[in-house]
Amino acid sequence: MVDRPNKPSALSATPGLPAQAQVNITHGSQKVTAVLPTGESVEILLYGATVISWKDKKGAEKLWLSEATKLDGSKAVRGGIPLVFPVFGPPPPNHATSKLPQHGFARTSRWEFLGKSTSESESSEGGADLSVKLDFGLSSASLDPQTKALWGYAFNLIYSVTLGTGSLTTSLVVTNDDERPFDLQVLLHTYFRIDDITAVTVKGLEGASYVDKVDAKKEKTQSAEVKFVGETDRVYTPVGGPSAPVEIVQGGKTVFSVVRDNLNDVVVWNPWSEKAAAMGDFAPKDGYKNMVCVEAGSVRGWQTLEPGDAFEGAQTITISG
Ligand SMILES: O=P(O)(O)OC[C@H]1O[C@H](O)[C@H](O)[C@@H](O)[C@@H]1O
Repeated sequence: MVDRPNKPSALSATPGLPAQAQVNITHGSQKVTAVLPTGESVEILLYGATVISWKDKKGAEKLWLSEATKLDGSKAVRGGIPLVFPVFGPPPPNHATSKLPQHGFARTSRWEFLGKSTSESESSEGGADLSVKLDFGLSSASLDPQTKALWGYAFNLIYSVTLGTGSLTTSLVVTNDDERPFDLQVLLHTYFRIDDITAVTVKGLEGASYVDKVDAKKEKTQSAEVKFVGETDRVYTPVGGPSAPVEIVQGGKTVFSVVRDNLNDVVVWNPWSEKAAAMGDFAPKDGYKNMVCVEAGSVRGWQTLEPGDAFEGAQTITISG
């Protein structure tokens, strides 16, 4: 069932569900928050439709967010899940995206909250698990004129954030409303919160080819699990395809598992000490020890979207620890 908010600051409940099984949605002028009856919560800033918090049922934060990040719409959020569209990294010269800033405009545009829908599924313990999907929209019609001047295509984006018991799904649908085809790249730039980067490995990329952005963009092949001993910035195309999980392992135990849908690439990034020191919005400065970005996307090459066509890509993150 879809419940569209008709006034800001509405605290909405889902008709038909018992009081103890309600999902609480708070829709303010700056962000939308959802809390499941089991205690899990998610917070999305309308600026960038950036997920800035995801907590498990014990209230433990799963995403890393810089203490120095701006949340006032003056700069892309440093942490959480910024959304990269329509270009990843610095745009190439002589391309339709050339005038855009690094990572495009989705993360720096104000999105509209379109509404929520809840669904129930059978839990592993036999009871009912409730999940809530929050939809956000951004289109060329609502884009600010300065951005429109940099990339003039007619488009529509629907970004859905689904909070479940022990999982978070983020999914983007891009529709080409223009009369011309356009090229796009998409990336769900997730900053995972971890205890200690030196005790973390990323599993599921073994055998994958990757571009090493800290070694002259050389093409390499991953031989074993990824370990972190310094600045890491790599674009992988995992061999098992999107449905094979990429896992963040800490002290030998899987803490997050990421399964992708229609997103062939995975960026792995940790800025380490020097790059973290150079970023004005990165704090604390040793915070790089507590974060790793494992980013599901389609960024090696371009997806060309024909007029009227849609592209959909998603990730589901499961907490395993
Ligand atoms: O500083 P930002 O524009 O947010 O980019 C942060 C990082 O995003 C990705 O992970 C890229 O692979 C990195 O090269 C980049 O440094």
